[in-house]
Amino acid sequence: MALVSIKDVSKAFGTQQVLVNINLDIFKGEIFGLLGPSGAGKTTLVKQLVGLDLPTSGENYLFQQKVPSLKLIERVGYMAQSDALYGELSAKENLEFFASLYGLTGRKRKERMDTVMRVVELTEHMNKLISNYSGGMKRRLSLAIALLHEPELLILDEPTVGIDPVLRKSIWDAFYELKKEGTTIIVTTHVMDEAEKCDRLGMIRDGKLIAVGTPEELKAQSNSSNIEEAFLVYGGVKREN
Ligand SMILES: Nc1ncnc2c1ncn2[C@@H]1O[C@H](COP(=O)(O)OP(=O)(O)OP(=O)(O)O)[C@@H](O)[C@H]1O
Repeated sequence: MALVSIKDVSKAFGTQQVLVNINLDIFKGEIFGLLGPSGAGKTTLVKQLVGLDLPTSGENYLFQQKVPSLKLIERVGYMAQSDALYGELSAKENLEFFASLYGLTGRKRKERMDTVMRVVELTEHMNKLISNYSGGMKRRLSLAIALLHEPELLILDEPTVGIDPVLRKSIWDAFYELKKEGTTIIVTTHVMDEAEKCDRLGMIRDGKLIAVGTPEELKAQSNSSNIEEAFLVYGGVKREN
């Protein structure tokens, strides 16, 4: 049974149609990538999944429950595209704040804070003020916060933007570890090599889901040697040779 089910979802902002009849199922333990260029509608779609926005028509379901639902909040971790951190507080204080929202206290809170900071390699910067963090460090802290309450479903909007390749690899290693433990992960990306790391991909262009499959399937079916080429084929752009 699908853990995430997007049923005939469309979204318009005024006269602009941003999502067009999206149908998509995502299953437990998958790392699912939503791939598409800037403005394709990826953020609009994931915001709906976490209940921050509503479709104009159609429905979204998480764990077989219709979104939005307060009951779902604890089961989902969300990392937005722009970091929602308190600049005048330290990383530790930010973590404590978000931990308290999820009812984490005492030893468990300390243990989770230490674990997530290790995952994003920020342990040494625990007491630094966020206003002194770099852009990449803020991204990593946002990811740490999304992981704090050990959600079953992680929804990450461009999680590795501004993060260097070495750390990006270690973050992807962490995703694979979480997957092993049964966590389902949705990541949006416009980076092709990152798309290759996903179990399955949904390609989005102009608000339409133009293809869904494993990276291997998408390449084979479009007779392409890489995901970028496959994206162009599914998007209707003809190859030159
Ligand atoms: N609240 C809003 N009001 C009006 N238009 C919006 C709103 N939110 C998004 N849009 C428009 O919807 C379209 C899709 O935006 P969205 O942020 O979903 O794209 P994206 O694929 O996530 O791109 P990016 O990677 O650049 O964030 C864009 O044209 C954007 O301007």
